[in-house]
Amino acid sequence: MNENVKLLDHPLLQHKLTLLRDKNTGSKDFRELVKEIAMLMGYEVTRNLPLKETTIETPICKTTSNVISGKTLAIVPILRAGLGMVDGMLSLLPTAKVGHIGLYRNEETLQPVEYYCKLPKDIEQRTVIITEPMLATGGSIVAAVSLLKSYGVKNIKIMCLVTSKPGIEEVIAHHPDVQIFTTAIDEKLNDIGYITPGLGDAGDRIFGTK
Ligand SMILES: O=P(O)(O)OC[C@H]1O[C@H](OP(=O)(O)OP(=O)(O)O)[C@H](O)[C@@H]1O
Ligand SMILES: O=c1cc[nH]c(=O)[nH]1
Ligand SMILES: [Mg+2]
Repeated sequence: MNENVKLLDHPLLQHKLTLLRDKNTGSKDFRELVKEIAMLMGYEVTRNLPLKETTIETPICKTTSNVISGKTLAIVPILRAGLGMVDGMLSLLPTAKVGHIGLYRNEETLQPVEYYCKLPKDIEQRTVIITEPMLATGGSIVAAVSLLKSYGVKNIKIMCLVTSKPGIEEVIAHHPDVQIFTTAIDEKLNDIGYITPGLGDAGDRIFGTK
C-alpha cells in the first residue's frame, strides 16, 4: 500500500464502522456514529500538527509547555455527506476554520459537478483536512483537491470513512502528494458506482433522504 494511505484499524473504529455498514442502523444512530468515528480518526489525522511553546503557570511554578500553533488548520467538508464529520473534528479543534465545497456526483456519468465553494480567506497558509465519508470512483476527491490547489493550498489531508481500491488509485494518480486516512478499503464498486460492500449512500443515510 502507498505510504500516503493510512488505514486506521483501531478496534473502536472497526466496531463503529460495522454498525455504520449495517443497513438496520437508522439515521439518528448513523449520524452519531459518523461523528464519533470522525473524532477518533481526528486523533490520527492531527498527529503531526506543528506545536509551539508557550509559558504558563501551574499551581506550583512557571513552566513552558506546547500548544498547537495558530493559523494552521482548516476543515473542509464536501457537501453534503462530509458535513456529518465536521462536528467530530470541531470537538477536537474548536478554533479551526471551516470551508465548504459543494459537489454532487452525476448519477449517470459518475462525474463530479461543483455547485458551491466558500473557503477561509487565508486558506493557502493552512493545512486542509477534507472530510468526506465515501471515496468511490475518486472523482469527487480528485476535483476537491484540484480546486483547493487552485487556491494555492499545499498541504492536504483527506479523511474518508470508506474508500475503494480503484478510487484510491485514481486519487493517487492525480494527486500523489495528498495523505488519505480511512477506516476501510473495500475491493470494488458495483455497476452503478457504489462501494461494495460499502455502507450505501452516506448522504441519504445521514440526512434521511431516502
Ligand atoms: O468518489 P465518487 O465516485 O466521486 O463518489 C463519492 C461521492 O458521492 C457521494 O456524494 P453524492 O454525489 O451522493 O452527494 P451528497 O453527499 O450530496 O449525497 C459521496 O458523499 C461522495 O461525495
Ligand atoms: O458507495 C457510495 C458511493 C458514492 N456515494 C455514497 O454515498 N456511497
Ligand atoms: Mg449521496
